[in-house]
Amino acid sequence: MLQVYLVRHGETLWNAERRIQGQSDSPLTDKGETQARQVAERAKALGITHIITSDLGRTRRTAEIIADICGCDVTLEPRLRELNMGVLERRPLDSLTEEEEGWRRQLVNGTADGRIPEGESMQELSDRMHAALAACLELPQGSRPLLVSHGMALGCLVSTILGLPAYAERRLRLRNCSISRIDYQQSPWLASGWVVETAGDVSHLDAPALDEMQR
Ligand SMILES: O=C(O)[C@@H](CO)OP(=O)(O)O
Repeated sequence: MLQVYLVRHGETLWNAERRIQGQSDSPLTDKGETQARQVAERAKALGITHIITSDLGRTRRTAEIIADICGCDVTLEPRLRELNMGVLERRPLDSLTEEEEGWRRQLVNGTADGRIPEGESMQELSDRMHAALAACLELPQGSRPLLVSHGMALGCLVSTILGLPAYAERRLRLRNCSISRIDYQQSPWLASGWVVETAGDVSHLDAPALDEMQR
């Protein structure tokens, strides 16, 4: 059985300011750096062997902190990037017009093919996240990889493994530096292939974020 751990990056400046990031980027806050160190201690205790990260700055920084504490190398994987949120990237959440909020809401409530203008659909996000996950099956026997990615990207992955539509990710709360675990296994009791063991665990953090943009 292959165990794969999923970690959302630490809190960023724009998470704290309620600004939309997508594939745009902002640095980790001091709190985000602390969260990364705390999840790194947990990762070390779990015996993580490989750290594979989205190539955006906030995930790379989180992955570097985890790698330092675990003593692993970091591999960059662009397919683990956050959903491309097109023309709404960099915008404060509270500044959106009714029409713009409608574009965002169609992802929240909505359809697999809906997209923010110049952005990506949830189906496209799901396809590339599953491709990145499938690559973990090529790692040597006994590997225990940890993927560092983003709220919507990881939520979409977990939702679709559960057989839910990609946009069901909005029913999952994946806070900054939460850990989820999925396993690739064959069992007489469960579906063969990927199953979800845990989602959104923050028991290693001393101060989980509560703001809405922290999910
Ligand atoms: O892009 C963003 O603003 C948020 C959306 O949930 O994602 P993350 O902070 O996880 O990168």
